[in-house]
Amino acid sequence: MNEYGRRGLRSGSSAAHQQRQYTDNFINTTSSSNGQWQQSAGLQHPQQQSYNTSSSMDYGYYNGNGAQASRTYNNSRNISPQMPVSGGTSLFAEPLSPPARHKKLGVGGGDNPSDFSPGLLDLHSFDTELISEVPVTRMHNASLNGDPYYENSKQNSINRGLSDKEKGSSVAKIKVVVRKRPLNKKELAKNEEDIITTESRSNCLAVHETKLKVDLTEYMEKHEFVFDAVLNEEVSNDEVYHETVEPIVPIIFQRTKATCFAYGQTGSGKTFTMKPLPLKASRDLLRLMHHTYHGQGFQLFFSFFEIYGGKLYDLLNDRKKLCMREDGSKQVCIVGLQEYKVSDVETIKDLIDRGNSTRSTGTTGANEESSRSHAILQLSVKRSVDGSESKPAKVVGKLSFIDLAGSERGADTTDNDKQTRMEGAEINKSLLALKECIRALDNDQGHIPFRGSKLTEVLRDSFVGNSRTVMVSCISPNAGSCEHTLNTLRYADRVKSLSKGNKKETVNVKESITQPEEDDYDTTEEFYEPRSKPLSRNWNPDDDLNALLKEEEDLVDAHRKQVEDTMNIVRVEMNLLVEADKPGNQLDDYVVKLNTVLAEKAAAISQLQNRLAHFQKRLRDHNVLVTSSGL
Ligand SMILES: Nc1ncnc2c1ncn2[C@@H]1O[C@H](COP(=O)(O)OP(=O)(O)OP(=O)(O)O)[C@@H](O)[C@H]1O
Repeated sequence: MNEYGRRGLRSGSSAAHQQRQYTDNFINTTSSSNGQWQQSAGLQHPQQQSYNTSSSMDYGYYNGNGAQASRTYNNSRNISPQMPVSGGTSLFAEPLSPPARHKKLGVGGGDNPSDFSPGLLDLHSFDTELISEVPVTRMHNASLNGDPYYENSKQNSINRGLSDKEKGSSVAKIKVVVRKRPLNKKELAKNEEDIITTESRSNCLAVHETKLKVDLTEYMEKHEFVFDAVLNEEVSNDEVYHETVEPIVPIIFQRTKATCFAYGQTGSGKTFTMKPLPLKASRDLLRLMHHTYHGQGFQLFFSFFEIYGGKLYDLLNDRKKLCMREDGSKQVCIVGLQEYKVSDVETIKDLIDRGNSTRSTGTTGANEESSRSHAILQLSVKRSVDGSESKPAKVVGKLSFIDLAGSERGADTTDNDKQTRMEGAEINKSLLALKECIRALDNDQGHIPFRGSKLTEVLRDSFVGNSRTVMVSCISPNAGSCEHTLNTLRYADRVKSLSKGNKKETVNVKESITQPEEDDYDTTEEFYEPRSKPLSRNWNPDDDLNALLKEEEDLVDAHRKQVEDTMNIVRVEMNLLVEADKPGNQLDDYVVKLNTVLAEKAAAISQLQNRLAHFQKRLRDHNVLVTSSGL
């Protein structure tokens, strides 16, 4: 059980998804007031039914009072689901439920808003497009400056003195941050070494990998990387927020869609890193709404869903299955997703807790309660054209937080059951697709392969136009995770090198190798890309297969060479033995020496055999990946 108090139960060897429960302390706010909610995001705006709730989390009982569509939920927590309910193009036309009938809404049972028939789908009714530029009067500068909390932040000092526009443009389009977690109890108990050194001021990080030469002597290989920010194990979640999301918050009011996601090996701290960010961002968004943009008609909406096995589930609506559609202008609509209008942090905290408790988790070798799904939490700032509440609100900007499922090497999942392996293949496929999209976007390619996975399809609108992306790469410090860590850093490095500014620097990574590397191939298990090969635009399984076959050939050659060497040694030594086995000679010395040499050779051969076996697993994983991707 980790500090979040997760429930990590696993039935038998099955990795069937489980529920995660958090008991973490969030920032406390005292604000809690009656709320109103209206359904407006969908095809229908059912706005005239009054709901009176008696409990704070239960959306309670309501009085469905008629054919006119207007709902007012009096909820003690300002939770306002704004639900896309389809039903033709005429807004406000259809009642959502039989009139004058009391229904109980809420979590777990009874009727809930999502039970209403989706009806016909009219994608034009979704408010997916950003609102066109509308003038807003500002009471203060549209930033968090002046706020006592924000004044303390590092970012503030950087931004101070810049206009809003300058601030917006000063926020990098893609920012890659690396966070190293401390050694955990298990690793400390095993006396595992911390192999990562960081230099936060210069944003440098080095991985010290212990390697064995063929003669079994050890040598140290040092891999150095430079990122936009390097956060070591002492860095708090507050500092992570300052470094990642805080600079983006003000520009969400300036028609920006931003995405923050954590990437890394299972158990490396993605959830630990991502979990506090939405609440901190909500607090700042609300602060701007209530102070800087007070009276301007901005509204904040909250939604939370997951992608598991390529399918979408609403985490705030009993895991209701959702479907994704694109409208004529290629805007993404998630049909049936409940959006909650929120106006206080406490409500958001409740919603986050609720969503997290229904997330799919499982057990992996490195994390007893591993996220087996991608969880996407979205905060949308909306406003009607004239800022009044009577007109439908349209999206001004959106901040998406993605807690990606743990990236496990295929090789690590071989002992798992079919479901876990298929989950792994699906996860790897989506991570690969994500990387391909970021690459293509940065190259200004006409075609962005969003359709590569459900994850990238869903995120399409967060990556195009005026978008910002922050990737937090989480790494484990222990020697046992070295290979995973290098894979994560190489992935991050590729994303980093996408950003226009960095292209001039050509290669971001400076992997200084103290011993020649015999392996020409990047050991990124998911992708198997030869290091020297130019990065392909689109993943081609045949390329991967060819790389794998080449690797196999190299391994078999190395193995054959070792065996031949050993045979030669034996032949030579046998002659020497015959010589040594003569009166007066030191036969025992020869035997000892020969045994040592042969033992070394046997170890080298066995090491190669292990690598071959490991390789075979990877080949099988490749097949799973190809099969699951339908290529
Ligand atoms: N920076 C950190 N400081 C202290 N503890 C941490 C840190 N990062 C992670 N941990 C702890 O390590 C464990 C694993 O972290 P977490 O669940 O966030 O990993 P994950 O990358 O989300 O894993 P998965 O992908 O399998 O879901 C948790 O117990 C968490 O509390």
